[in-house]
Amino acid sequence: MRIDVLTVLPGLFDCFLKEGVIGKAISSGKVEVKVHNIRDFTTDKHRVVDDVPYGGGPGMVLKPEPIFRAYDELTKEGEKPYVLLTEPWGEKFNQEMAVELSKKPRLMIICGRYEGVDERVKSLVDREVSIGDYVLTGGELPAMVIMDAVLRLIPGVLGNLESLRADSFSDRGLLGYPNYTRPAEFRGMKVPEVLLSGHHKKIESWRKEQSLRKTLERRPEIIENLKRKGLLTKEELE
Ligand SMILES: N#Cc1c(-c2ccc3ccn(Cc4ccccn4)c3c2)n[nH]c1N
Repeated sequence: MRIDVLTVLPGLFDCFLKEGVIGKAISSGKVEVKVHNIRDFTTDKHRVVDDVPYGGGPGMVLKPEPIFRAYDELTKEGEKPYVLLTEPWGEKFNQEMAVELSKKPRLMIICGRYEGVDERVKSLVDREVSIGDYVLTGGELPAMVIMDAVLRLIPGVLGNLESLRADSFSDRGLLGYPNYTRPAEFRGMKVPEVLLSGHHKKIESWRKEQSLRKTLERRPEIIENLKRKGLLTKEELE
């Protein structure tokens, strides 16, 4: 997969693209992520990317020209990207969308700043996406959240064991099971016996029960949604 990111703050992505699972996936060539400074696609000597809003009002708006120039330049060759625009009021990002996006060969993520992008930029966009009902200062952190959730699903990025675990739980949006590690007792708090038993079938069923129970308690709508889609097995429904 290739992802092109358009932003006026490219430096925000430096650590994200160098460290951890995402950094390894990029350095090993499993995925390609290129961050482009929208300012590099301006033509004036002051490299202006924003302007005051028509009709008045607070703040500035990202101009359309530099973003269109970047899009035209970056799509001259190769497969056309599926274009995302991060927006406070976009479609809510979730695991289902992450799975869908992970199957695209190429993505482009346009990150707004200030009061957002000129409305005409949306003629380039396939999906306006929000990571939650709160307002951030720009679209870069949402872009990193989306990339993290999508790239971890690319085969080979997490390694087999992890991707197997992911398929059975988080890809259906179920909450995770409790994790423990040594010591077996810490300040009077013991690790559940089943996890020390070495009985893999019992451990797996305990973990599935914990995940379903936690999801039912905290996010009952996820269970209802899975029931409606027929994505819960008979045993899971019991
Ligand atoms: N995704 C997502 C987002 C954003 C987001 C995304 C892009 C931009 C571009 C500018 N701003 C600041 C802004 C916009 C509008 C009014 C005031 N302030 C953004 C915020 N906030 N919260 C989310 N879940």
